Amino acid sequence: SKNKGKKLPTEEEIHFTELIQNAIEYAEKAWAEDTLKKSESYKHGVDTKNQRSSDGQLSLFADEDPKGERLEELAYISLEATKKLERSSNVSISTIRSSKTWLKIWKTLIHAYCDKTKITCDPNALYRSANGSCNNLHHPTWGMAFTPQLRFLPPTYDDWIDLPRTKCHSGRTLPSARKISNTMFCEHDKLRIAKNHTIMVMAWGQFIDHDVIFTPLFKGANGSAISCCDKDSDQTRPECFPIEIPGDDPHFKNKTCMNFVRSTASPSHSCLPAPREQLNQVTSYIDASTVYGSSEKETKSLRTMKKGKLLTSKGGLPPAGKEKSCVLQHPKEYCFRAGDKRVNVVPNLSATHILFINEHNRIAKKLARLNRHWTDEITFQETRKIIIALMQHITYREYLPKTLNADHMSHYGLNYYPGNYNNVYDPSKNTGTRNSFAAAAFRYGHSQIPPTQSVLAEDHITYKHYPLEETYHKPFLTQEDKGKNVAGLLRWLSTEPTTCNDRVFEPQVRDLLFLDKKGNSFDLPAINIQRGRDHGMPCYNEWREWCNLPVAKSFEVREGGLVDHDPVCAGLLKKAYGHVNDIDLYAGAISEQHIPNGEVGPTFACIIARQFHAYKYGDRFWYEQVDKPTAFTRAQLKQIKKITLSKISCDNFKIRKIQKDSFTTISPSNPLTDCKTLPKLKLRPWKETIAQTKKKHGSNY
Ligand code: HEM
Ligand SMILES: [Ca+2]
Repeated sequence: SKNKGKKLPTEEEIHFTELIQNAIEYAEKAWAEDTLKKSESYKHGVDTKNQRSSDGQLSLFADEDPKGERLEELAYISLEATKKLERSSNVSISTIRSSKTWLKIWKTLIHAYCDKTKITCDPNALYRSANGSCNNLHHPTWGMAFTPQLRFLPPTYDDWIDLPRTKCHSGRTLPSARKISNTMFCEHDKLRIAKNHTIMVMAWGQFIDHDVIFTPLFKGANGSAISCCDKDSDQTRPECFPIEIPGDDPHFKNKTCMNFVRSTASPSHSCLPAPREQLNQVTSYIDASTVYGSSEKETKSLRTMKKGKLLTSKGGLPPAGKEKSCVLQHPKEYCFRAGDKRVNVVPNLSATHILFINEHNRIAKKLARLNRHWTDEITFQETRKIIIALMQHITYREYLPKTLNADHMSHYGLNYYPGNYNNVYDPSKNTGTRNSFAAAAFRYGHSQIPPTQSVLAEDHITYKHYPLEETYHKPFLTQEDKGKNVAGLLRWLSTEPTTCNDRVFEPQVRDLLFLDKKGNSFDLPAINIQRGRDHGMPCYNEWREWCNLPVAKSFEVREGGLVDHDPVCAGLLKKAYGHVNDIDLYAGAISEQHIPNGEVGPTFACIIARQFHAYKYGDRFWYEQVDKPTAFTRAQLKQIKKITLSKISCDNFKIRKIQKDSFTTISPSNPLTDCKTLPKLKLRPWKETIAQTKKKHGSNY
């Protein structure tokens, strides 16, 4: 069947072409039908646009960016087509992926539904891009916003492509996530306190988590919140995966269904036929994207464009955002806008945002005075570079050692070098946030959430407590008194001991997450389990194996069983799950006994350490490097390394006394001291002559 030079398609090729074409057409139809269904649900009032409701509050985690919407469609079509193709051809996707003929035709026909964003890098750029592109010059999309999350282990969907994991090894249906939560995550005795860590450990964890990961959820037509529990509506909506509430539920009476909207699918890596992946809509780098946003456009919208400063409202609070992005209770209140959309979720999070916006403006002001010839852009970028370095420094020097222990820190190369520099960049390492880290391991912090948000007065004695459930998405606490409470919040965060990380979750997050006026709310740890199933997360034992830890063959706590659990937790796991191979990663790992001197068990420690290794070694702009145009000078780095989170709190708020390490409770070895005694960031090393600036930025900078 060969003509001179020109190749006619073989019979096989014609057959494959037809199958793939049919599959894509089928997928296009399904997308159109689904879009119609969504608008019907909106028209009939099933999906609504009330951000004050608990569903509405969860939908603030949906994707909003047009870029995300476009990717959602691409992913939908290519996934549906993949599934259809598998069915109609009777060939598995792995076979399709390993056949040149199949792939060639797939690539040609699916082309219209691939993300064709072209990226050109400037290898000499002095600063990071806003969206994380071109950090890795060989792989410009590594760590970039709006790319698929990576995986340490392949997914285990029910159909191996995209249906959530719902089946046990026995073939029966897995127990409901809420039922597991009721069995394992509640304890009626008193609050459990971690003796020497402050709530700042929790608050910093959340702030950093938002820097590296934001998984978008589906949303309904016209930006409405999808409601998966409407009795009259179609139960087969592909965006839905509601959580069954057991009949004897201690909190949710007369309710059988907890809303749960699936994470959107992401186009696969390289647009090949592949199982479903989830998106990350923020940069994976620890690059203060919470402060500056994850796109050029966002960054611009947060700047004053004068003297390098960021926009603020009165009292140094963040600028106002969309009215519907939080829950307002008084005409004077407004929703905050920051680099990350989740800024309004809880006051402790808003407080860390506010702290770093203020630190940015404080430093920018000084740099602009020191270098009167600098443009707005240079002052902005140099300040941003310092802020990012401070975030990385605090995370690796102060935060991580409280979660992991010294062994893990050194084994995974996470230690901070007291010496000057550390050229660690390895271009073969991909920073990208891993699915298991985002959907499970780094949610360990949810167990540290305390039952209140509080303000501690300057006397370090007087507290004002607000029940946590009254503060979700409500900015009143940070805006009251012209922002004066922020100092009190920071004082509380760095003084009060934290709730310990274990299998117990406070009722404020387990029963009352996003409580609304109608009394509707969510269970956060149950959502975490369900999210793992939504993402096809492999089970606990599979992660044990991946981490080189003993795999459990029984629920006993001796060799061959759950060796890292105490008998009580092992018993609860047995009660919750029929078989050890069914244990969800989140439930199995959160209930492990901690590694010595750490705050997590060995399984989460392994995933968290591997991910933080990637954040450090995969970052070409890692703050500890020197002798490169993109790096700090040695004198500058020396200044950065002196700084602690405590000092930043002191420098921006009316805080006069604080202990040196604000992640550790006040004690004789970490006493309350005068802020003035803490080492100070001296900006002298940033002073440049005009000639030096010209040399760096070009003569008409
Ligand atoms: C009061 C504090 C907090 C609240 C109210 C909160 C609430 C939430 C909610 C509602 C989600 C989305 C759940 C879903 O639909 O799957 C989420 C995700 C997450 N949370 Fe928290 N959280 C808090 C603190 C923390 C802390 C302290 C950490 C870590 C130390 C943390 C880590 C995460 C991570 C890694 C995700 C996944 C993010 C993503 O993939 O988009 N959270 N949290
Ligand atoms: Ca980031």
